[in-house]
Amino acid sequence: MPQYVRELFERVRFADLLDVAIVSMLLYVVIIWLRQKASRSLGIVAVGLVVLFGLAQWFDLYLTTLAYQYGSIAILITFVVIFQSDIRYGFEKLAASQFFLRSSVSGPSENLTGTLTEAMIFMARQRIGALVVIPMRDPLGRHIQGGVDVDAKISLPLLLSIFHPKSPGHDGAVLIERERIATLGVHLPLSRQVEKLQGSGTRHAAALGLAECCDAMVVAVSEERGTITIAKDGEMQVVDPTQLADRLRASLKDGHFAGGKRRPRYHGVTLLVSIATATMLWFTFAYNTDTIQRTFVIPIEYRNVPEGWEIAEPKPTFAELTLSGPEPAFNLLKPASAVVSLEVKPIAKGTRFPQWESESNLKNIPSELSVEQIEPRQVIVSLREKSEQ
Ligand SMILES: Nc1ncnc2c1ncn2[C@@H]1O[C@H](COP(=O)(O)OP(=O)(O)OP(=O)(O)O)[C@@H](O)[C@H]1O
Repeated sequence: MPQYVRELFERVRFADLLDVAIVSMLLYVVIIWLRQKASRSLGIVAVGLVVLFGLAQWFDLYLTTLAYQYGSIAILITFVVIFQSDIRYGFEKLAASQFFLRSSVSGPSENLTGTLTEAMIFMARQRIGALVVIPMRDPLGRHIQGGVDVDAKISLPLLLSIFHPKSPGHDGAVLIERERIATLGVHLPLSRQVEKLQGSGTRHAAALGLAECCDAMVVAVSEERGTITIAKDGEMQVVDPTQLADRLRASLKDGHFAGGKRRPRYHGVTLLVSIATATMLWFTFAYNTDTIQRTFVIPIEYRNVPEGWEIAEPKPTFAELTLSGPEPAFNLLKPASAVVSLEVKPIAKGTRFPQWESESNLKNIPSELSVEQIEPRQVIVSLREKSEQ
C-alpha cells in the first residue's frame, strides 16, 4: 500500500468522517433547495462566490479574503431578509421530510380521476363554476387561506352539492388531500399575469395564482363559458372534456400526487456531488499531514480563592505554551479560551504555598494537539490573609 494511503488511513478519525457526512448533508439540502426554489442565476451567483472564496484562500488574496470576512455577515443578513419566505418554506419541507420523501409515483386511484372527471364535465355542461386544488409535493399551508375542514370521502354528489350555486360553500376552492375532500371554501392567491388569463376573472386568476407559487394542480370550471381549465406549474390550459381523464391521470402521475404512500426519494447524483464536494473541501482545508509547532501566551487563572485570602506577589499570571500537531487541529484551538486553570482549595489559617503542575491543569486544548513545552512547568504561589484596610 502506498505511503500516503497508509498515512491517510492512520490519520482519518471518526470525527473526520462525521465532519464530511454532516457537510455532505448540508450541501445536499442546499443544492436541492437551490434546484427547486431558487432561480438559476442565484445558483450561479452562489457557486461563483464559493469558487471565488476558494481562489482567494488558495492564492492568499488578502483584500478579497478581507472583503469576504466583512461582507459575509452583510450577505447573510441580506440573504435571510430577501429569501425569508423561501427559507421558511425550506424548513416547512424539511419538517415534512419532503427533501427525502416523495409521494408514490403510482398516481391517483381511478376513483379520484373518475369522480373528478365526471364532476367537472357535469358542472361544465351545467355552467356551474368550480375550483379544485390537488396538492402535489409542496406544502400549501402558506399559500392558501380560510376554508372549512370537511375530510370527507370524495364523491360526485358531494362535489356537486358543494359547488351548487345555492350552496353556502360554493365560493372558493375545494382542496383534495389523500383522495378525500379535505377543505372547502379555500381562498387562493391571485395571479397578476393578466395576459395569461385571457379575459377570465378571479376564479381563473386564483387557479393560476396557486399554480405559480407551488406545484399543486388546480382545475377550474368556468361558469360563464362552460370550459374546464387546468393550471399547473404557472401555466393554464383549457382541456377538452373528452381528454380530461387522461390529462388528469398524466398530470397527477408526473407531479407525484400527494395522496399515495410515501417512499424515500434520493437524488443520487446530487448526493454523490455533495459527498465529493465535502470530501474535496475536507482534503483542501482539513487534511494536512504536516506537523507544526506554535507557541502561545495563555493566562493562568486562580479559582475559588478563599474569602479573606489573596495570592501574594510574585503571582504568575501568564504561561508560555508550545503545542504541536496538524494545522487543522490548530484551527479548532481558540487561543483566547485556552487557560491554565488552578483551583485554590479552602485552606486553614496561616500562610500556605499551594503548587500545581501547569500541564495537567490546561483547559480548552483540542485533543489532537500535544503539549511540547509549558513555562512555568509548575506554579507555586503563596497565599496570605488580606490585611484589613
Ligand atoms: N382568491 C380566490 N380563491 C378561491 N376562489 C376564488 C377566489 N377569487 C374568486 N374565487 C371564486 O371565483 C368566483 C368568481 O369568479 P369570477 O366570475 O370572478 O371568475 P371567472 O374566472 O370569470 O370565472 P367564471 O368563468 O366561472 O365566471 C367566486 O365566486 C369564487 O368562488
